[in-house]
Amino acid sequence: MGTLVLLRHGESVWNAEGLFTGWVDVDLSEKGEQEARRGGELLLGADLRPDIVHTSVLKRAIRTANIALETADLHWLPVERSWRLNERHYGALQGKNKAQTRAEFGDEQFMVWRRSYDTPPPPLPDDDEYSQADDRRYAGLPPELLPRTECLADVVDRLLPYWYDAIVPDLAAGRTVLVAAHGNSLRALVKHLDGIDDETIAGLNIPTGIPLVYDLNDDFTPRKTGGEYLDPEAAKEAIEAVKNQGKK
Ligand SMILES: O=C(O)[C@@H](CO)OP(=O)(O)O
Repeated sequence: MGTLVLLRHGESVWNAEGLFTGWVDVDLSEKGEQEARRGGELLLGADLRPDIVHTSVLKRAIRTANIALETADLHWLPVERSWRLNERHYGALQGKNKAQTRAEFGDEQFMVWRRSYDTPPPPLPDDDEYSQADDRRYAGLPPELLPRTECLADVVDRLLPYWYDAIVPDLAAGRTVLVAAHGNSLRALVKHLDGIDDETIAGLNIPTGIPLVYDLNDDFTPRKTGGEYLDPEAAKEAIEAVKNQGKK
């Protein structure tokens, strides 16, 4: 029931520099803005008009949604935002260079931190320059919910309440729902939708700025496993690039 459109934000400044980002509120690069416009064009070209938008509270996702919707002449859509759609908190890796981290700790540890399902990186101290402990946007959260690091399993746990309580009701009303979020929060959602197991999810990567469309059955399972990218060729290439991040 309903159609779900997943959109990872366009390239951010730190994506371009090869840095772990997580909850750090980094803006889009110029290329990222272009990708967001292209995302809007792809929606238009496919005649896909979302009725409502859900975003994280990070500006790279918010701006991607704004730019895509502006391109599709849909500025006026209602929007809901939640920290539950945020990128995975990358703990002590936030702000670190991916290639340097790989060289320092080795391929195996790098991949465990980056893609294992249940091993988080070490926590980020509250006095670190890239900590969100004092960020006003999370001031209303019960302190125990504010992460200092997360693995993908933690993201699934904090994302699913939002899926069931905020997104599913929109889908149940027959709406086309756009979710603008992040590589790892969308991996968590896709894992849930497609029933991907804890090992296989390590190999799944989401490209920036290319809408991924799921038509859903009445029980909110996908009609087609994996959904459909609106530009499958570009998605293939971009997925490879995400996979290879951290290689020199
Ligand atoms: O740095 C991050 O926050 C994420 C997404 O950009 O990176 P990765 O793909 O390495 O999990």
